[in-house]
Amino acid sequence: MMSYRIIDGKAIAQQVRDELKDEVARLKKQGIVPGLTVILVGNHPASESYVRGKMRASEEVGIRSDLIRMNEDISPQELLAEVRKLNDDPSVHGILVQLPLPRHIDANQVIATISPEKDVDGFTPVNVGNLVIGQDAFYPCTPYGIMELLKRIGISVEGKHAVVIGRSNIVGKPMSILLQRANATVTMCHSRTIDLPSYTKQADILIAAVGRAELITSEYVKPGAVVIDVGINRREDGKLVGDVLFAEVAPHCSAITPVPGGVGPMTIAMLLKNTVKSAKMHHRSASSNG
Ligand SMILES: Nc1nc2c(c(=O)[nH]1)N[C@@H](CN(C=O)c1ccc(C(=O)N[C@@H](CCC(=O)O)C(=O)O)cc1)CN2
Repeated sequence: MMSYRIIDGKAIAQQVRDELKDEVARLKKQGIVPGLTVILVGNHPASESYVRGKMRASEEVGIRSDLIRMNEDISPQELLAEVRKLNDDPSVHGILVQLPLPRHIDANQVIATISPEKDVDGFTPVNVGNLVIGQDAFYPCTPYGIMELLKRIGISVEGKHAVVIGRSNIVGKPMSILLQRANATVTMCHSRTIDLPSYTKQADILIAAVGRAELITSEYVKPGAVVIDVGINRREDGKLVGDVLFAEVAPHCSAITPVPGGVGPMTIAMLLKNTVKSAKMHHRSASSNG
């Protein structure tokens, strides 16, 4: 049994939002009002709740936010037309299409249609490419939030062995690149990895983005590791849990994120940070063009 730190993502996200609130107030004095537009297709309850969180947080920091709701059976062409319209609207600095989309819509095509300069989710091929080659980019909000959490509690990843479980475009892949850019040695594991614990037990920093409730038990964790739980799973008894069996794993760690209240709130805080960054970039390029 070690003494461990529970990483309070809720409190750190609040710090980030407080800083952004001050920054937005300064921008407004210069006549810049950051604007975010969220497109929600259908009415999936979890997506509804995440989008509500995004709108509420935007309002709190002073970002103008608009929600465009579309029916579940909308055609891909109608959705693409809406995205193009927002690309051309100078009052919109951030465009976000809430995922997942209904199966008849090709999410990659929709994402690729978002202007990279307004892609505050960091999902477009241009932003992903810039992330990989080490250029400035909008970073995907969940991995960006994890890097910010680690930084703000003083955990350096440099030289450490980070193991990422999960290879999604939203979390696993960009996470591995951000860690590598911060000089960690990174191992990526996924659903086809044979003998997962043999890898995870080597991790100084373990990022669990598997999507399976409480899969990660103490057998997967090296004593003293930092464990970041990205999972959000609803158990049969209705309880919200992560990918990590918290009560068992926590005493083996030096630090661990809880679910809820760990990574999730940071995802939304970093979306706001990206939106403010975009507003500043648009203002700068508008000023230099005339
Ligand atoms: N366009 C996008 N779609 C999706 C993203 C994304 O970054 N961009 N990520 C996820 C969902 N997501 C944001 O959209 C998200 C998930 C969870 C949370 C959060 O704050 N979770 C809370 C618990 C919430 C609950 O009670 O259900 C927590 O962990 O404390 C925020 C955002 C998929 N889609």
